[in-house]
Amino acid sequence: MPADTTEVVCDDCHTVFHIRTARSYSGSSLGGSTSTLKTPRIKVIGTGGTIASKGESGSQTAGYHVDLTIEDLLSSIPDLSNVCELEYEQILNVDSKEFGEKELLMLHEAVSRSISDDLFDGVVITHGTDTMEETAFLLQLTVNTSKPIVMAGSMRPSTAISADGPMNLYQAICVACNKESWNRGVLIALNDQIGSGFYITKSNANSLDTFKSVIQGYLGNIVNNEIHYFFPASKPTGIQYFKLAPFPKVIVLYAHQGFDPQIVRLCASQLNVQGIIFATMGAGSLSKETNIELYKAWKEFGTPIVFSKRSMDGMVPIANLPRELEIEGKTVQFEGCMASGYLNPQKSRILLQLCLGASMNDRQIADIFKTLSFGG
Ligand SMILES: NC(=O)C[C@H](N)C(=O)O
Repeated sequence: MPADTTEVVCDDCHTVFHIRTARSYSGSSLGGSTSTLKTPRIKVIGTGGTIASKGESGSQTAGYHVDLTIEDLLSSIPDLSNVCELEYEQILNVDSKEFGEKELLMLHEAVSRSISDDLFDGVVITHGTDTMEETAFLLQLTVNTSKPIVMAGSMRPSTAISADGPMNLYQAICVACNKESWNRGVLIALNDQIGSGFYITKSNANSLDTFKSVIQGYLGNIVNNEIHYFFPASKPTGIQYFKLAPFPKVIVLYAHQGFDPQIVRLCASQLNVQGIIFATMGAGSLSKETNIELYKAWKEFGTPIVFSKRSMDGMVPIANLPRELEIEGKTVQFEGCMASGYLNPQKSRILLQLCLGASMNDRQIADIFKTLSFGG
């Protein structure tokens, strides 16, 4: 362990943290004349991902492995010491496909601790891009702060020709230092763009320009050390905060032609599923048989069903929910179904988990989805 690093064991989760006091990085001025805070202190939390990965050759852009620490990553960017003071902490070093409840709780604890500490003006999290939007969405709904929380990742490993990681990390730190980034919620800074972690999604499995929120748009852009926001600071419409509770089991089912409706029964009756998100066709379309099985799962097992969508863009309106169904000549009311609005299946899953974790009933869950996922 380096001499200037302290080992701290968390009283609550017994995780061992290695905290190193501010290392100096110098760099050019950021964000124009009035937009930087006076020497902001930024906490950088490392979790892994492609940004922390190495391949065998410069041309390799697949099949690489996580192999760099957050300290290695920080040493690959320009010195920022005239701009900010940095502290860093490595809480995990994994591909983001490995993120589950345990990892999210660790990260949540580290972010909450850093953000509530007056020492820090912002937090940067390095994270794999595959599930970055899920982590960003969870943090958005569970960490109530005006300070910037900025997520950084990359699409190419550190060993690739034109690796994008160092610039993305550098820009994310610049964003976290910028006073215009306050009160905007969790941000994803990647490939010169700043997006809302609440809305943005990974749109391309390979390309550097992957994070998109086509309908809601980007919040800002970064060019030559200048950070430009297109709108005044605001958080997503209807935002509210949840306490983190143990995550109930909520699954995502993906609709397609010939979908076997028995899968729904299997999930509700045998797998102890507490909620189902459906990636429906179009804006809420499922076959009649599938809707009937969903109704039965709700009626028999109390499983709430959220209708989301396969399409990256657009939304599921409430009007498309199968509120009334004909089953064996009788009309039944299906109150346990909700529309995901603009939320994609993976974000809808997190929202339903938070609602169920707060012991909400169907009506309360439907209200939360209506308030949070329809943009007002
Ligand atoms: N670009 C990336 O970071 C992908 C990687 N598989 C991850 O999510 O950890």
